[in-house]
Amino acid sequence: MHLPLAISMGEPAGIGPDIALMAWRDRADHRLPPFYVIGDAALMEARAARLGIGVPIVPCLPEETRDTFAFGLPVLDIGSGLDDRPGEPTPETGGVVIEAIRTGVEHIRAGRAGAIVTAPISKAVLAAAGFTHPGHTEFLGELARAFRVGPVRPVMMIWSETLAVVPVTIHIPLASVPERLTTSLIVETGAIVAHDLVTKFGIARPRIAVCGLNPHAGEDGLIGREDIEVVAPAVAELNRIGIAATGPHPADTLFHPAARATYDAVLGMYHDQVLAPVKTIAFDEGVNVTLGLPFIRTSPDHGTAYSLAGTGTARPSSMIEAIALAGRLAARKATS
Ligand SMILES: NC(=O)C1=CN([C@@H]2O[C@H](COP(=O)(O)OP(=O)(O)OC[C@H]3O[C@@H](n4cnc5c(N)ncnc54)[C@H](O)[C@@H]3O)[C@@H](O)[C@H]2O)C=CC1
Ligand SMILES: NCC(=O)COP(=O)(O)O
Repeated sequence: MHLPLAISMGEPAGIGPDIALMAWRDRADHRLPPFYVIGDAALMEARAARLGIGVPIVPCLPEETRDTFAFGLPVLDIGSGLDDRPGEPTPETGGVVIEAIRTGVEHIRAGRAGAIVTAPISKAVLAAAGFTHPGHTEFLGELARAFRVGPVRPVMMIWSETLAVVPVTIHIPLASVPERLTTSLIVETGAIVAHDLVTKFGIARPRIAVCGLNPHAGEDGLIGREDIEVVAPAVAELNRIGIAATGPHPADTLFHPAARATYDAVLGMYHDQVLAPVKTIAFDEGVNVTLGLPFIRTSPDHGTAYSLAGTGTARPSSMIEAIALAGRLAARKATS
């Protein structure tokens, strides 16, 4: 019997509560595995009432999820009765947002949850509340230390059936990218991607396409030297250690359908180089998966969408895909 999935509530003023409620409402259509929300039960109840979607909130422990899931959305209440203020974020709710993530990971470590699915947080709001990590990805890397598996390097992948992408550098200013991009960073990232595509996704010999940094992958050094001096040696090293990597490829021609048929994942040199294509091709079904962790974490590929919170117009499809993928990956992990 598989363990339930933990969903961290995310930013209370965003659409996280909405899409968690909608995912429970649509659970049978998508055959979703049992899940529970970690967050503020009063806020979840108020948001359900605001949306008028008749989702009963059932405060319970992870162990009670399986029995209650058919009748209502199980919620582990760690809140203090937050007011429901969609679209009005405040750093005052930062504590419960962070604690929900921490609790979900602790439940996995303790064998009470099978995986964590995180609803969107606001980086700026959490930073104002004193959170020192750029996002979930890095925070989860820190929380993974409790699993005592040695050094952990979390890697962000946005996955969909049609395209999977990995940014080598993530939430840093574009101006810092060239100095932060090193051959060893690209090799380390590519090796984690290859490893997890085998172990977590069951792809026997993953093919990784590596983007260049500059237009036309530098055009033989005419438009920047990084592709020759930093990226090409990384591709060579990945090949040397047995990974089927190609590149550096010009990023502008790497995402059309014929090109997509030649690889299993793209390694991009910076955030928007690869997140813009995947969110164009698969915004509604894209899933953010953190690779390199000793546990499974997925998330919708979008953010807090404040203007949609509490209106009923947020689409739950990416959250539904994130829950479904977490269930599949956790089931594979449990049987491997
Ligand atoms: N995993 C996470 O926790 C993520 C958090 N964020 C955070 O979200 C906040 C807002 O970021 P934005 O760049 O505005 O991105 P966003 O994804 O929240 O919104 C971008 C656009 O997509 C629309 N949209 C997003 N999700 C939707 C859904 N489920 N259904 C229908 N339309 C949807 C929004 O209305 C907006 O027009 C930022 O504070 C950012 O830090 C952003 C991405 C991921
Ligand atoms: N742009 C993707 C994003 O912001 C997700 O970051 P994380 O919170 O999953 O690290």
